[in-house]
Amino acid sequence: MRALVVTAVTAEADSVVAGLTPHPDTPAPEPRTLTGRYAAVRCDLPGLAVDVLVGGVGPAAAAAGAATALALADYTLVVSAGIGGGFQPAAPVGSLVVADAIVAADLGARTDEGFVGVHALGFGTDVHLPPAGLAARAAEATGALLAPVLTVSTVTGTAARAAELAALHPLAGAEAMEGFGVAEAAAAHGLPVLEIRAVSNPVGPRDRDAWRIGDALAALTAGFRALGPVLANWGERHGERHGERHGERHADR
Ligand SMILES: O=C(O)c1cccc(C(=O)CC[C@H]2O[C@@H](n3cnc4c(=O)[nH]cnc43)[C@H](O)[C@@H]2O)c1
Repeated sequence: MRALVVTAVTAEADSVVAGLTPHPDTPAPEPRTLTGRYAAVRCDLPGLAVDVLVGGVGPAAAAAGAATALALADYTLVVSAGIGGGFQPAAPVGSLVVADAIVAADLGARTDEGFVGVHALGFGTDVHLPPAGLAARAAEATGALLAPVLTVSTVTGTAARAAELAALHPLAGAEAMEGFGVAEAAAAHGLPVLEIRAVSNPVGPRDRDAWRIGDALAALTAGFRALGPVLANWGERHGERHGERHGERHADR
C-alpha cells in the first residue's frame, strides 16, 4: 500500500512525517526530489509506504502538486492534510476533523438568489466523497470529528461569511484551502482520497492572535501517529485492487 499525503507548507509536512516516524528520536528522512519544484519525504511503516509532499497553498497549487506526484508513481490512496479553520462549536481549536465530504465551497456563481455551485450550474462536480468506511475508521482512531470539510480560495475572516457558509453547509466541521484540489487530482487518477485537518483557528472574524498553529501541528502529528495503522490495514484489504478500479467511484469502500 502506497499513499501520497499532500500538505500546503513544510511545517505541516514535518508534522505529518513526525507522526509517521516510528520512534520520536529517529531523524526524519531527507526529501527526495520529484521534479525541479516538488520533493517528497518517504515514510516506511509496516505494510505502508507514505510519500509526504509539500504542494503549496490553495486548491490550484495543491492540485498541481498532487497531480505531478501521481503521474510519477503508482499510489493507492491520496490524503490532503494540514491545518484549517474549525466551525464552532463542533470543531474547537486543537481538535481534528476527518472529511466525510470534500466540498468546493466557493466554486460557482454568485446570483441574486445566492451562491450556486458548479454542479448545479452543470459544469462538473463540487463534492468528492472519501471512502466512507476508511473515513469513519480514521475519525475513530484519531478522535476526530467526521464531517464535511470545505475548500475555499479565500480564508473566512468575517462573522457574516462564517454564518453564510454555516447556513449553506450546516454539517461542515472545518474549512481549508487545498482539499478539493487534491481530491480533483486523485479523481483524475481514479484514486480514493481522504482529508484530515487540525484546527488552528475558529472560522469567523479574523483574529491572528487567536490562531494556535503550534497546537494544531501537534494535533496533526498525533493524528498521523494513529492514522498510520488504519491506512495500512485499509490498504491490506483494498489497496491492491485500485488498479482494477480506475474510473470507479470510491465512496462506498
Ligand atoms: O492572515 C490571514 O487572514 C490569512 C489569510 C489567508 C491565508 C492565511 C494562512 O495562514 C494560510 C492558510 C493555510 O492554512 C490553512 N488554513 C488554516 N486556517 C484556515 C482557515 O480558517 N480557513 C482556510 N484555510 C485555513 C489553509 O489550508 C492554508 O494552507 C492567513
